[in-house]
Amino acid sequence: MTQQTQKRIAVVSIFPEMFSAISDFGITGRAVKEGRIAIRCWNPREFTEDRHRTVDDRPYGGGPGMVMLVDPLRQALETACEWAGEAGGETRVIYLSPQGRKLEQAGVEELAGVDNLVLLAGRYEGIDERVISNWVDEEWSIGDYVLSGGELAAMVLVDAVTRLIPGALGHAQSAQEDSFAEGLLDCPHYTRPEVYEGMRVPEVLLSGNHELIRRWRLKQSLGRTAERRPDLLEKVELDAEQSRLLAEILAEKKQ
Ligand SMILES: c1cc(-c2cnc[nH]2)ccn1
Repeated sequence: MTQQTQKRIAVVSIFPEMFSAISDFGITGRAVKEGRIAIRCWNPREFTEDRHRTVDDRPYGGGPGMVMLVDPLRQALETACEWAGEAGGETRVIYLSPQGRKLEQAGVEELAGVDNLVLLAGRYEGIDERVISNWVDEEWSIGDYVLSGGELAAMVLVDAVTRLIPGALGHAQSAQEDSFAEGLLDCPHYTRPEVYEGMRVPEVLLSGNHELIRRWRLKQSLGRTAERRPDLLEKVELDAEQSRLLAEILAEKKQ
């Protein structure tokens, strides 16, 4: 495989073992194996000097929970940046937090264009603000809910970005076909058997007529998006065919 450049993804987390979920399985696991991405973790505990390997402490001003200490995080980030930057190109340090910019497909495309990423996953109540103001470039959120840490959010980001790397999806499917790439929800999918407890697969999908199938799938995506996520539809500029198909399916749903 000719490889333009390998995207280096460094992770800073006190639970590095979690990241085997993306490095050892699926599309991301294959991308690692094929050398399209490299994932390497640094644990802030490795940068502590006390015998308890302390990475957190009580918050100034009082309040519940603990806050992650600045120095172990700073050292881990600097080491991670050094590795990530060895490959050359731009390296961007990202902190995953509910206070970040909402990650949507457009943002995934932006991050896919960055040569190397350093992902900081916090735990506890959060991290000392001085880490963010001095060593973080961007904060990103995967949604408006509080997780137990940034690790799962970091893995979501890596998965979505990796799918956009040329060749990562293999021959099966191009990212372009992903309905979200067109700003629409996905169409229904079926596989064997043709009939299951009396429930039939839509005839068009058995017709072998690829143009009819393409049109049916687009119509279904448009209808679903209108029904379930009208907010998405407002962001999409429909072409003549899409507008016609949407009108058709909305009329059919009214019958
Ligand atoms: C990114 C990170 C988080 C999060 C990190 N730590 C607690 N929640 C939530 C949503 N998106």
